Amino acid sequence: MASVSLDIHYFQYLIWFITVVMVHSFIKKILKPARTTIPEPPSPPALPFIGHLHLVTSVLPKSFQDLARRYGPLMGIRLGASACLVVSNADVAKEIFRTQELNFCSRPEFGSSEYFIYRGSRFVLAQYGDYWRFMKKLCMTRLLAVPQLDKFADIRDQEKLNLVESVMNCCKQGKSCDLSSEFTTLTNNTICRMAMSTRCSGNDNDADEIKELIHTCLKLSGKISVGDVMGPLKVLDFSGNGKKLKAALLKYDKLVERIIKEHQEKVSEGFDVNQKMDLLDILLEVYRDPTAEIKISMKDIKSFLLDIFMAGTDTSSSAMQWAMGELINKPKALKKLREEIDSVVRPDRVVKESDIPNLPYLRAVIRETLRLHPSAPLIIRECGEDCNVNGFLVKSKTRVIVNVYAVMRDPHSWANPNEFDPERFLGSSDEKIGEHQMEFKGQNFRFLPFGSGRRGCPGASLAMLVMHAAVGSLVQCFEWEVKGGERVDLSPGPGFATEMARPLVCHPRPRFNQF
Ligand code: HEM
Repeated sequence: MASVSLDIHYFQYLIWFITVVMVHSFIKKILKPARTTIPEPPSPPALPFIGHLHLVTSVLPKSFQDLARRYGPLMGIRLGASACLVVSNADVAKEIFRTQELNFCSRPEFGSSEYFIYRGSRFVLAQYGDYWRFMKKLCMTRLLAVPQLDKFADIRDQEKLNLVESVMNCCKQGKSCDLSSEFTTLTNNTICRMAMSTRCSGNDNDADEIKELIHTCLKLSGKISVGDVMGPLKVLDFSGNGKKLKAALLKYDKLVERIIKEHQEKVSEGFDVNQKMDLLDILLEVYRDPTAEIKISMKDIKSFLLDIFMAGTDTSSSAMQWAMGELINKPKALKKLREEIDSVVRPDRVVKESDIPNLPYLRAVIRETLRLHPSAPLIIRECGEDCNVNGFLVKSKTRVIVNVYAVMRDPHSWANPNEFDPERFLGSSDEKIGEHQMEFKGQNFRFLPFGSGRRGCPGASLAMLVMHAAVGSLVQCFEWEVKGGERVDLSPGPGFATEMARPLVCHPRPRFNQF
């Protein structure tokens, strides 16, 4: 008898429990209609396992641009195991970079991060938080701020003259000139000297060794990022690239460790206050500062320097190659630029950074180059919390790629978008971007070569100084053509960056000889 009444009680309790659960989930559904009614962004039909891999070619920004024409400015793409949303016009870019900026201020971990011996210290890939904020403030107020850049104007001038001299030597020896290699040497030497005065080491080969190591790291990181499509299987490192990357990083670590030691010894011997502080001196000062908001470690310093090399060398050198390639193919633009330079700069000296404000056509050429050939065409961010972008649901932790290559070739924003036409940036044009630095730092969402907002590129001013002076000098000092007067092959190469598919090998002839 007792057991029957227990069963009845148990049964009543069960019904009561199920009713409560159902009512609760019903109320929850009613109270949260918005969350489930927002659609997810459109996406091309996917195949099992490979997702949309069959729809893309090796030139990713171009493939994404083609797909966006059919699936819209915010679309979902899955390459194997790697899923993301791709943004392809100025309006949606503005949502990500300005309207909902704080929700898209972090970057996801991707590609090669597990092989990075400085994992956890990487500034470029840091989550939006105290460490990133502290380092970014340091970049903007000291390391890459205008007064610090001004202190190194002489070094940049010397390195630019070394470039002109090296091209002149090619002419004298009747050799062809590989501009991709010349520009890489220029940017590496410039950044090496500004970052850690290789002169301090007393060893002239340091800059060369760093150049090689950075080249290896960039190449391997690119290959490993493509391996993201393998998902968790990528840890098996079938290609062995992970191991090679780690080895290159360990070599870099050893080299920088020595340079840091030399900088520290310089301080203990009494730092001459009249001597210029390089970036490493400033970082070590912050490291020693007991009152600093954040205590940075040696690992943070090494990692930051690596980030500066990786983010700042190939980007600028690739843009300069594109500029020269476009100019060689457009003799009218080349002639106009040379005439402008000849009218402003006397032939007994080479273009200097201080000439840039007087050379509007040179500025237009560099802007037009960055519009057509952005060195970082796919900007990666991560969504913080679920949100609504352009009427679509974007879930927390989603990787968002802003395809600035597509944004800056969008026919709704630009007339003849695929044409190299520097005139569009001159005074009377409707398409002109304002002269204020903020414009090229991404306050105009049609023109985003350096990204935008808090997370935008902190090296933009430095890159612009180096690129204007170098391209201006080469146009001033030499006649340019490629073998047999052919056109330069302007096809983009594979991968995430849009470098030239083939190195730019030219046959320059001197216009006059300063050397
Ligand atoms: C033509 C040359 C360059 C281009 C086109 C370029 C472009 C970019 C872009 C698009 C981003 C991502 C911005 C975003 O997420 O909104 C970026 C980030 C960055 N760039 Fe550059 N960059 C160039 C040169 C440089 C130079 C010379 C340096 C330093 C010496 C540098 C250092 C960095 C760093 C540290 C970041 C990461 C910023 C962060 O995550 O907060 N870049 N760059």
